[in-house]
Amino acid sequence: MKIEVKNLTKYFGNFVALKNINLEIIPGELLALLGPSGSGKTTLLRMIAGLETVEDIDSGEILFNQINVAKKDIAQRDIGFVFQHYALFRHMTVFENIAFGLRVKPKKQRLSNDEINKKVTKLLNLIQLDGFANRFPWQLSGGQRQRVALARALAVEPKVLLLDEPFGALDAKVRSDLRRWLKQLQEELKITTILVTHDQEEALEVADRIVVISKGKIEQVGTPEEVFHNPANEFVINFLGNVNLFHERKNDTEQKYHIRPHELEIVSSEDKDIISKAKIKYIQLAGSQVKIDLEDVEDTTKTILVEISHHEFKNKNLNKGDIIGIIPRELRTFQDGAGI
Ligand SMILES: Nc1ncnc2c1ncn2[C@@H]1O[C@H](COP(=O)(O)OP(=O)(O)OP(=O)(O)O)[C@@H](O)[C@H]1O
Repeated sequence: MKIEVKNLTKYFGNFVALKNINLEIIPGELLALLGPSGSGKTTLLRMIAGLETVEDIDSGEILFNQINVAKKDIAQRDIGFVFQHYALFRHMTVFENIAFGLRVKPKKQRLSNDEINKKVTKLLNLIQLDGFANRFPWQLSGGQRQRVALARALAVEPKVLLLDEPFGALDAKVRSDLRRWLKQLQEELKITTILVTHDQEEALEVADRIVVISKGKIEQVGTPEEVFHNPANEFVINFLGNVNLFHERKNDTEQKYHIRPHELEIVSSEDKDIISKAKIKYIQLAGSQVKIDLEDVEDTTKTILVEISHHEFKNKNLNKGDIIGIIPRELRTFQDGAGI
C-alpha cells in the first residue's frame, strides 16, 4: 500500500498541530515518525488512521494507493494498530484476543473455525508464544502482551500497520529485544509500517527511513544514516544525539560548529592544531565507549563531551584532572538552517 500525505495542515482550535506536511510512504517500508513530545507525531499517525479527520478548517489530502481517504472513516482503511496502552481484552485468553478481529468479521467474509484455529496458531508461532494460547493477559509479561497486541493487529491482514510507541512502557532490555524482533518480523512480512517514537535510538535501529518532526513541521526525511550523519539543520543534529557546539570568528563573522562526542580526538594540550584546551572532569567507563566530560579551560562553564574506545583510553593513560587538547575529526556547520 502506498500512502501519500499532501499539504496536510491540522488545527485544534487556533493551534496548528501539523503545518503543511508532505510525505510519501513507500510500500513495504518501516517508517519512523520521530520527534519530541508535542511535535505532532501522534496527530499525523491518527490522521493517517482516520482517528482524526480533515475538518473544514484543515487542508490537504491523505491518499491510499492514489485514492483520497481524508473523508473515509477508520473501518474503511484496512489498518492494524498497536498502541502503548492498547489493552488486551482481560477476560479473553491470548488465543481469543488474537482471534477477535477474525470472529467479528461479517459472516460472508468470516473464516471457518478451523481456518481461524490455523491462523491463530501460526501467529502464536510468529510472535514466539506457542504454548501461551490459553493464558490470560494478566498472566503475561509486558513484552509478551505487546507481542499479543501485534499478533491481534496482524490477524486481519491489514494493509498498513500503525504503531504508536508500542514498547514505550517496557524496560530498556525488553524494549531493545522487542525492537529487533519487530524489525525482523516486518522485513519478513513486508507490511507497510509507521512507527511513532520519541526515542532516537529506537528510530535509528529499526526504521528504513525516519521523518524528524518538530512543532508540527517536518525537519528532515531520510535513512537513519542520512539523518544521523547528514542532519539537515541544528534541530536534527541536536535531537539525534549529544553534540558539542563551538564558535570561531572568521573574517569578522561568527561561525558555529557542531561536533559529536565521537568526532573529537584527545591530544596533548601542546598540539598546535587544537581547537580547545580542557580539563578532564569526569570519566564514565561503563558502556561500550568511554564517555569523558571536559571543562573548557578558557570558559569553565562550558562542558565538552567526548567518546573514545576503551582501547584508545588505555593507550592515552588519561586521568581525572589532566589538561588535554581536542581536535575535531569532522566539522559540521549550518547556515540559515541548511546543512552544508
Ligand atoms: N484533540 C486535541 N485537542 C487539542 N489539542 C490537541 C489534541 N490532540 C493533540 N493536541 C495538541 O497537538 C500537539 C501535538 O500533539 P501530538 O499528540 O500529536 O504530539 P506527539 O508528538 O505525539 O507527542 P507525544 O510524544 O507527547 O505523544 C500537542 O501540542 C497537543 O497538545
